[in-house]
Amino acid sequence: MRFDIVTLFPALFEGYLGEGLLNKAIKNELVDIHRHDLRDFAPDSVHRPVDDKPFGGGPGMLIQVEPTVKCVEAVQAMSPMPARKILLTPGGKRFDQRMAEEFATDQRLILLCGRYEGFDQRVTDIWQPEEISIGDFVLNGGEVAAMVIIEAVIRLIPGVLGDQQSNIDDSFSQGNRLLEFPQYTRPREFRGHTVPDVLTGGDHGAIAKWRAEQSRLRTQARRSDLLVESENDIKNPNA
Ligand SMILES: Nc1c(O)cccc1[N+](=O)[O-]
Repeated sequence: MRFDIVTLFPALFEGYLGEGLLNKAIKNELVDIHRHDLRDFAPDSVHRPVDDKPFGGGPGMLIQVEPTVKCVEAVQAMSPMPARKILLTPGGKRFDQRMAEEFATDQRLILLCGRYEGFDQRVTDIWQPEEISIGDFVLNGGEVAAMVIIEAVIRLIPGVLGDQQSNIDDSFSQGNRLLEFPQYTRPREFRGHTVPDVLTGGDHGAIAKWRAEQSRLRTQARRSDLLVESENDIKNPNA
């Protein structure tokens, strides 16, 4: 799977690309990541500005339409692979595991990261990306959001996770819309806190039952909205 990241700060991805799961996936040629500096498409190649004041006044600066559209069109043309076009923005549709599962079926994602007050509206009018948000909070730009999407998606690519089963058991993973149950490992007792007996009794049926109940209780306490979603999924599996 190919990812093209369009950003004003390509260096922000250095550490992220060089470590852990993503780095292993790149080395195993399961994932191919390309970074593109929006400033390379600035009209003025000396100072390379790509932002300007908003018409009609208002705070901050906007990223201009010309360098942006020229950049994303050039990136798109770098490969014949069909690409899903994504703009990371606080005003976008909320990213979730279902989206991650959908994106993981694509050959290529182009991720356009905003900065300042965002982009000239004509970027979306012309390039027509899907506008995606990772949450209702203010970031300095879309780069962290791009990392979140890349991380959630690459975990779903066959061969990236050593143990695909852990993907299935995770909270929110396909078919599992509930929060994960509490997990324990050695020692059995620490400062008076002991591992629930059911987990060390060897009765797999009882363990599965306990875990399902713990997931339901945890979801009810923290994310009752997911319980509603899960019940709807059961009632309308093809929805
Ligand atoms: N929330 C936010 C932002 O403040 C700036 C760029 C992108 C996002 N987002 O994807 O959620």
